[in-house]
Amino acid sequence: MIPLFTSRQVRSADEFAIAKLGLPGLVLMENAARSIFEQIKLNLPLSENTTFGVVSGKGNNGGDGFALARHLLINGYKVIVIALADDKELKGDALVNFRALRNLIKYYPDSKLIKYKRLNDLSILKNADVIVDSILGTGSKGELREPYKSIVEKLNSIDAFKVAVDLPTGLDVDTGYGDVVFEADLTVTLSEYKTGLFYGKGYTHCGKVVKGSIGIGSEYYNRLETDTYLIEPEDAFVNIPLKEPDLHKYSAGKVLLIAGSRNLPGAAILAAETALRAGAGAVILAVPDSISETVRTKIGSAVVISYNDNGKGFLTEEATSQLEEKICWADTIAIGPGLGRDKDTINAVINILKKNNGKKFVIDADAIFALANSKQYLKNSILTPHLGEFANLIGIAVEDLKVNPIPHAKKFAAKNKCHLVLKGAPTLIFNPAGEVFVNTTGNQGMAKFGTGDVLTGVISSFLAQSGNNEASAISGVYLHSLAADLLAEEKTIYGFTANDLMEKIPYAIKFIIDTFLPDIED
Ligand SMILES: NC(=O)C1=CN([C@@H]2O[C@H](COP(=O)(O)OP(=O)(O)OC[C@H]3O[C@@H](n4cnc5c(N)ncnc54)[C@H](O)[C@@H]3O)[C@@H](O)[C@H]2O)[C@@H](O)CC1
Ligand SMILES: Nc1ncnc2c1ncn2[C@@H]1O[C@H](COP(=O)(O)OP(=O)(O)O)[C@@H](O)[C@H]1O
Ligand SMILES: [K+]
Repeated sequence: MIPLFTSRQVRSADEFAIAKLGLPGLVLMENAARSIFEQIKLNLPLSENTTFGVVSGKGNNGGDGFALARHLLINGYKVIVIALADDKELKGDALVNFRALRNLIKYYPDSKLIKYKRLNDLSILKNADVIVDSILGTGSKGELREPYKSIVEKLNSIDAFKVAVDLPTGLDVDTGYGDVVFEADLTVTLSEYKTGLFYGKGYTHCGKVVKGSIGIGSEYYNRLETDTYLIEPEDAFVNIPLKEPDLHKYSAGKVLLIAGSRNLPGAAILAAETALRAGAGAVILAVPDSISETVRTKIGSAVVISYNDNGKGFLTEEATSQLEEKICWADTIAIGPGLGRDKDTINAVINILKKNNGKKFVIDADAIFALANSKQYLKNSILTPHLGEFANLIGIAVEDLKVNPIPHAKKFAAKNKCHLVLKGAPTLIFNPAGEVFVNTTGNQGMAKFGTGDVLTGVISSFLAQSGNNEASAISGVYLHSLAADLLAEEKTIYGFTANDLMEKIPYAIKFIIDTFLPDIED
């Protein structure tokens, strides 16, 4: 896991370097500029004709930009620097670097340093191959003010490779929110990764995120407390138990799926079939009588049982007693996909959770909807809502929630003593202790009907096998996204379906085993 830090923590590291180590800020800035240049060389195909546009603000982020421009110049690149502030407004290290650049650039007649006056000044950047945003960094507060907002909008409209210094201007680096944000292809973030680069929309604004260095190493950060982590591939299989040679089907994880209704039988089938493909030994799918024959003809290896629905085609409260025996039998009960939202179904879901409080439930889709007014039975469960479902569950508008869902989600998981998998891009996993695990794998091709049902299948399968809620949520989310990434390579992000995703789960598992646990297959 890679720890993520807040902007306050990162700024405290800068202060530590200056006050405690005695490193002048100018040295840190020089280190930053050099390492940003190194990352640009590593990540972009540069030629001697590459032209850079650098737009620098009035703080130290701007200073990084001036210093970077100097390195670009002395390495033979043409550079057009737009300074949003000049020596009347600049201070300290940024001012030193502005002056050095202004003195140096006179020797490079093809390059220019321009003091920004009006929006149209940015038109000159239309000739740039690369645009560097060194407008605002960790000193940014709140929504962008003018003229910054218009400047960022204008830069976004120019077709060039975009590099953000430290973070894309306009992004709240703690929450990942921003109204107008520089759309970077590459973000060279200084020192350590910050939470907002991965939360919310942060991740889509940043492009590829790499680290730059200010030359103080990571020792200081190792002593800082954080509750937020980026999931790495090696975390995906860490706690899923190995399959011992003498394993039999009932000790390999028993999953009961309570899912499906007349109008939505497909969700149940997908989740059940996936649970088997992710390693569970026995999967039973419980559906209403009226659809059991249809489901049986479509399903592969999962066992289908049915409950009496009096011809209604959905789960009713009356039917819950018929499920008791199988609920006792199962290691994990997944409930929700395709259940529908009839009042009777809502009562049935509440009833099942109430009666079996403490059993390991994976709660998804319509079951999440059902629990909006009955959250007292969630202890020990894993909930997998997308943002809309979570907003409904906690009774706030999606528009308000998406600005910063983190505090709401943390509070929810802690209060209800459950794991919360907040699906999206990226997907965030919250545990009852207040920690957050961020998954950035996966792709837009997953925005398609049924992919969430596949996730329910993977997580419940891992939970039945391991009994470990946190590991199952983390591994399930990661492998589900990895399967989608493998599919995107084969079929593009347009061409794969939830069914393909289900089929691909074993290959994602194989990929992780081959990479991290090669002895397991022997
Ligand atoms: N302090 C240090 O030791 C180091 C800082 N570094 C760089 O310095 C950056 C932080 O520098 P600063 O603290 O000077 O801050 P910034 O350069 O991020 O910006 C601060 C300026 O932006 C203005 N501002 C803030 N919010 C705004 C908004 N919403 N709209 C318009 N203007 C806004 C403020 O009035 C202030 O003048 C880091 O991100 C990093 O790039 C690096 O050079 C490494 C060392
Ligand atoms: N743009 C995207 N990038 C990465 N993952 C995505 C994207 N859009 C959706 N997903 C993932 O796809 C799944 C969709 O789940 P869900 O909304 O429940 O779909 P459904 O209800 O149709 O099955 C989630 O795991 C989500 O994280
Ligand atoms: K920036």
